[in-house]
Amino acid sequence: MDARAAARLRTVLGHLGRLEPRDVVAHPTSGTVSPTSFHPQQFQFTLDNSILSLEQRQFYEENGYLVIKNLVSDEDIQRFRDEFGKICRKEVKLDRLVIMKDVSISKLQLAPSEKVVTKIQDFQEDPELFRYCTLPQILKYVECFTGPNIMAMHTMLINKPPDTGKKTSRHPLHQDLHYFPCGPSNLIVCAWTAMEHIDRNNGCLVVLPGTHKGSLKPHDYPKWEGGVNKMYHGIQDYDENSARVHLVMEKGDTVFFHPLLIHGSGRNKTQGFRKVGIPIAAPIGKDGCVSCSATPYGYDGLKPKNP
Ligand SMILES: CCCCCCCCCCCCCC(=O)SCCNC(=O)CCNC(=O)[C@H](O)C(C)(C)COP(=O)(O)OP(=O)(O)OC[C@H]1O[C@@H](n2cnc3c(N)ncnc32)[C@H](O)[C@@H]1OP(=O)(O)O
Ligand SMILES: Nc1ncnc2c1ncn2[C@@H]1O[C@H](COP(=O)(O)OP(=O)(O)OP(=O)(O)O)[C@@H](O)[C@H]1O
Ligand SMILES: O=C(O)CCC(=O)C(=O)O
Ligand SMILES: [Fe+2]
Ligand SMILES: [Mg+2]
Repeated sequence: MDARAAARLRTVLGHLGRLEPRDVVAHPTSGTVSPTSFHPQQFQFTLDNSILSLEQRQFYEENGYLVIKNLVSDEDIQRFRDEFGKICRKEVKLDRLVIMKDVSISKLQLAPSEKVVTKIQDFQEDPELFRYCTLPQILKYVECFTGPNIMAMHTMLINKPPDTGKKTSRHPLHQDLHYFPCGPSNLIVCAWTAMEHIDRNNGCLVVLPGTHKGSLKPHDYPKWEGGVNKMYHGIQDYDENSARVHLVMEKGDTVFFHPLLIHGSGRNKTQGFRKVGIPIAAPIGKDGCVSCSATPYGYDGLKPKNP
């Protein structure tokens, strides 16, 4: 990311009800210990503050993810659904939004509706959807990983369609860091909020616990017969025997996970469109994401809402 983009990004969350830095201290590797929560262990993947319990911190350190129940209200989720519907029907148009279709559904040439949009990306210019990235209860947890100067590096709303039989609704196992060569990786976190009940039937998030402690693996398109969606790369040398955990979540539950955690999602075997909202967050400033000089598909950051 160039200096101009970084400067623009810096302004963004300054306007957006950023959390008070009172409980947050320096990155734990600096050796600083928070007066509010002294834990004798050396933590590598979480920062010292009083938000996470010791048990929650230990869980994230060990597994690379943490589910927080009931974090986003039904009312907010309904508003995001309504706005998503308007975007799909082209009642709302955004210049920089990326609209993605499922490769097997795109061939059907259907009229614009929620049935043809698998995912939108880069919704930061839509004030209604961007509200999601600014919800205080989301930022509160994000801050446990990024520290107080938070930026949204990427935003998505996924509308996983019913599988057409070709298994193209799957998302291969991957690491998000493959898509953004930024760092330090331990200060980046992805938030994934279930916008309805999600389990293995409609293709829940699948994680390989503990893999955040490993390195970035080579990714490529999986050799799947029914087709693979553009940019849906997967890890090639994946060990089929490693334990997969299927995260069953209720509407409003949010899982926070590390960008090296290996994850994906299975087929949607229901007739519903499984919806989740995702921002990927990172810190800004000299300790943050400044190593990234180029991004994989031309993403150059958020625009300040109140310049
Ligand atoms: C600081 C860092 C920031 C960055 C952070 C990043 C974090 C990332 C985190 C993790 C990220 C996770 C990983 C990620 O998610 S990465 C995903 C990134 N997303 C993209 O790259 C989406 C870009 N989208 C597009 O390019 C278009 O929407 C495409 C080209 C896909 C469709 O174009 P359009 O809308 O105009 O469609 P059309 O109906 O006119 O069809 C045109 C042709 O395209 C075929 N087609 C249609 N759909 C697909 C498909 N899905 N897969 C393959 N092909 C497809 C279609 O059959 C037809 O082919 P043909 O019949 O002519 O042969
Ligand atoms: N043996 C495997 N090798 C490579 N990738 C796998 C393997 N098993 C699962 N995956 C990946 O993990 C994702 C989730 O797997 P999961 O088994 O939950 O989904 P599914 O096979 O579509 O559904 P189900 O097993 O519930 O019928 C899949 O979409 C696929 O990308
Ligand atoms: O919700 C899903 O299917 C997983 C999406 C995902 O991991 C991603 O887009 O990077
Ligand atoms: Fe991902
Ligand atoms: Mg399976």
